[in-house]
Amino acid sequence: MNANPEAKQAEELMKSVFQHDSFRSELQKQATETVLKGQVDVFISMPTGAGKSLCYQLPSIARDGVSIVISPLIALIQDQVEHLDILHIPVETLNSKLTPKERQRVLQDLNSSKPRTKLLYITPEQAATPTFQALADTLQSRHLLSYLIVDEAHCVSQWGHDFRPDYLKLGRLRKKIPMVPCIALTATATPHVVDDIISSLKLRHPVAKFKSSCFRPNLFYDVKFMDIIEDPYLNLKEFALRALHVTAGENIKDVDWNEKGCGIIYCRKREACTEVASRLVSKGIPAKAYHAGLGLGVRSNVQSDWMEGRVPVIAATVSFGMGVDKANVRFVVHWNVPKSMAGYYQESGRAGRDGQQSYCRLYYTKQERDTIAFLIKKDCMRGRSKKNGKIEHNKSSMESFERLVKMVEEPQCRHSAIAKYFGDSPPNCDRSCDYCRNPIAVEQEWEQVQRGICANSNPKRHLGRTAIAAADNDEPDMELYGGGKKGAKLEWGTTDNDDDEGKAREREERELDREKKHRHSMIMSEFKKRRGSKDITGDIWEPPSDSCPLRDAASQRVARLTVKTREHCLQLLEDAFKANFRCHHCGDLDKMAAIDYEPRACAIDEEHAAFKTSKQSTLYKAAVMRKVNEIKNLTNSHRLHSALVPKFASLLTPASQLLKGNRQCQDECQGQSECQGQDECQSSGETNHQGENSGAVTPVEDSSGQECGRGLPNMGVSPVSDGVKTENGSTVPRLFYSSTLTDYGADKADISLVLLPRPPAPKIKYFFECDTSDADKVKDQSPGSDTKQDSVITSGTKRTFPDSGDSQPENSTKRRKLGENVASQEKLTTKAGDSGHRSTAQPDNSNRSRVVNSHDPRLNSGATKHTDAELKQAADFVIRYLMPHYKEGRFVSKDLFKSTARLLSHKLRAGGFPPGSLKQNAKNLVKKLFHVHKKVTSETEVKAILG
Ligand SMILES: Nc1ncnc2c1ncn2[C@@H]1O[C@H](COP(=O)(O)OP(=O)(O)OP(=O)(O)O)[C@@H](O)[C@H]1O
Ligand SMILES: [Zn+2]
Repeated sequence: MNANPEAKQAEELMKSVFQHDSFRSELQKQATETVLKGQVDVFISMPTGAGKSLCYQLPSIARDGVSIVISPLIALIQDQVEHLDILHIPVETLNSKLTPKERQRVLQDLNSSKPRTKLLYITPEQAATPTFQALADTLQSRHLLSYLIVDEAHCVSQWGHDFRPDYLKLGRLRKKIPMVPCIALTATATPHVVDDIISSLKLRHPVAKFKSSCFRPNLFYDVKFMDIIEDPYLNLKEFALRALHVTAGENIKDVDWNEKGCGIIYCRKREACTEVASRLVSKGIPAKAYHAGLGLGVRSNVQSDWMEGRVPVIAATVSFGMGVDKANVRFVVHWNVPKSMAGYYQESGRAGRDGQQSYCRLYYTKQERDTIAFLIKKDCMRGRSKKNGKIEHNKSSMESFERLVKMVEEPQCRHSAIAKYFGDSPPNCDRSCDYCRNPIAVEQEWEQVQRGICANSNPKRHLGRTAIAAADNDEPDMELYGGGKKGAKLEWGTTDNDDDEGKAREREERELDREKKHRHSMIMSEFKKRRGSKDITGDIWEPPSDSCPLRDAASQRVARLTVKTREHCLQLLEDAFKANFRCHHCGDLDKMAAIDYEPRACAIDEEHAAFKTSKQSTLYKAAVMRKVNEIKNLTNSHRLHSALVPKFASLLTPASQLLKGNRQCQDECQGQSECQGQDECQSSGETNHQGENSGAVTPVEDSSGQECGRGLPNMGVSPVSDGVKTENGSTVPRLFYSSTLTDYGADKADISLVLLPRPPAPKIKYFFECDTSDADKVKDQSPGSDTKQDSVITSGTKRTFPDSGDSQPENSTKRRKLGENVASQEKLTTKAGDSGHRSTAQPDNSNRSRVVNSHDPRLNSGATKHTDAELKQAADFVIRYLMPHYKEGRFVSKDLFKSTARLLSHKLRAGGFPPGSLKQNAKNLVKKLFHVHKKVTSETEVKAILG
């Protein structure tokens, strides 16, 4: 009666063995039945999560004999084996990770007259071994081979994004067993890839093709431009919460993540994984990093935390996710630009496997685009030197990346762009992407980015698509079969996925280094050619724009040095400072009002210092490069640059607290011969032995409360314990001090002091020094008061400390004296050399003079009172709205920015504004200021506006 026995059998097995109620789609049903019939070779292309595995697993258990399944990664194979084990389906694998005993057991079964094994998973490398070839022969001769199944079949094509040279060898295997039905499966196949699969695997015609549209209507795609987002981490956090349906009223700690779902954030580099995860954690979202550098144990813990819903967000390199079958991934973020459209589709497709609404966001920057373009180009160039190669794979990498770039840079429906890439007709997106939802907004954002690019950068530095095109025209002679994108260096099938990723990453790092060197040598040769009239970029000196952030921007005192070059150098410094800054404070950066401002401010200072002290352009560049390298070295050795230290002064716990909690530290300090300043500082009461450029000079006390002046930085103490208990019971973070002042670069006055992580800090106090009247007001309250707080000011930075326990009046006096000294410097207008105690007088660093005084009377509890909650709140808003203007260079100096922030905040606190929120009033006030002035050049201007 049943016209289609395969259909019946398939349905029964689907229910009884696989425990599904029905086929997921008509396509899945038909494909499964066709495979089950076993009359033709089959090609199946369905999106991730569509249920491709069932199409071959079910027929494999239905037929007598063994099916050989080729899968690219051992990790993937293990997932499948585990899954089938649970379903009690006899499955085995042969790979390099098996013990000889296990291997023997598997082979024994397969060589038996009636093997128990139904599915045998192997890697393509394994398929090429003599052992396997012999096994295939014997199974074939005994008619025990059911199917040859090639999973992730796009790996066979050099047009695929994951080309695997060893997949090509499968053609030979196929030739050996021509009558065994071959099933090829993939989630991502362009028409070109489909052709390659069919021909390389020698599929018999007519091939039965089952290809569903790559359109996933439950995925909402959008693109965000990192450069125009004020706080990308905040943006990420908000996106994640929305995607996970966490409402404002919900306490994140109580959320059941198994119910809400989870998310993946893909990052290109390991550091980014760590940073993203810690940023999210600092914003209250449980997140963990996952990458090859973590070690197997950690990785597997992270993965199971995520899989089991203990941690909803994982920030991972692309090695994560292949074969991870989690249904309720509510979002996938690409924090960095993906390398190909195909990869992007595959990775983002890990969202919403359960068919529920999910979100895919791509954060895009032109800088990342250029880096990826460079890496792809390099891949091509490397292939050039190899013989017998073909260029298709590289062309495909370029094309795939170009298509991705095009999708973003020529705003269009994201789903359509993907569909077009895979040769599908445009789907009915129905507002399932940002473009279809609001095309005007998307176009405007892109225009905004473009304007930014045009205004701020030298087009010559943009490798982007130009770079790709150049490589394309060059037609490099690539070796693909022996060493395509991943094939040459990575032993696929013998390593696990993460190792591959790790190696690939190292290669990328090396490439980036080479890129930098290459750029540098190009710049230098250009410079040589143009010496005389033009600068390194080949441009004639042009006056600075209004928004130029450089100090003395219009000065032409250094011959052949242009504004553009200076801006470029400033950028290099800023990037280096940012990396240094982030390296230590990634967890809590967002809490700092100074987040964006400080690295830039330091960069402006350093650039200007180089400018002022150099007579020639080459010397200037050398000075900048020295500084950049110095900062990078510090970053690499996990130390914070001294220029940034004062920015965190409010976070520093008095050394006394640390010393109390750390005997080792005390001992070393006391026994430290280099602590020459100890006696001197005790008698003079001054701590700033380092001079103006010393960066932070923290008053250091030994256990008896005596100041040790510069002693601590010289203590030679390396990382001390991971947290020291303070008197109030809280844990003070780890502290690093550089052993000598000179151990990390040319600037002898640097002191590196790093604190990780930080105790909660009042963020806005950086910008507040009390004016004299305030100081007077509080003076009466502070000295001798039995307050449990010491306050420290650091050149415009005020902070409160737990009591150091110092009760010696002599020391208090000394410190007060120092406080007066500080007070005179607090104006921040002091010129280098003004202060007698400065040992060096390098120009123009006066505003970075860092003097820390724990007993400045102005800074005691009264002062703290002065910076009351209301003022702090006002200041928070002021800084928020002022910061973008500062970043655009609309203040002539950092000091003016600070004083403006202070004035505005006091004004706000004083009230007298039309009804409205504090936030709105702050916004209006800032607006008003810049409505009148394009650039703020003096405090008087600000006061005039404030009335
Ligand atoms: N008919 C079905 N009904 C319910 N669930 C199904 C059905 N078919 C497959 N699934 C489930 O869907 C999930 C995805 O299936 P599968 O792993 O086969 O997808 P895939 O297409 O191979 O994805 P990928 O390309 O990521 O490997 C699995 O958890 C599987 O158990
Ligand atoms: Zn759309």
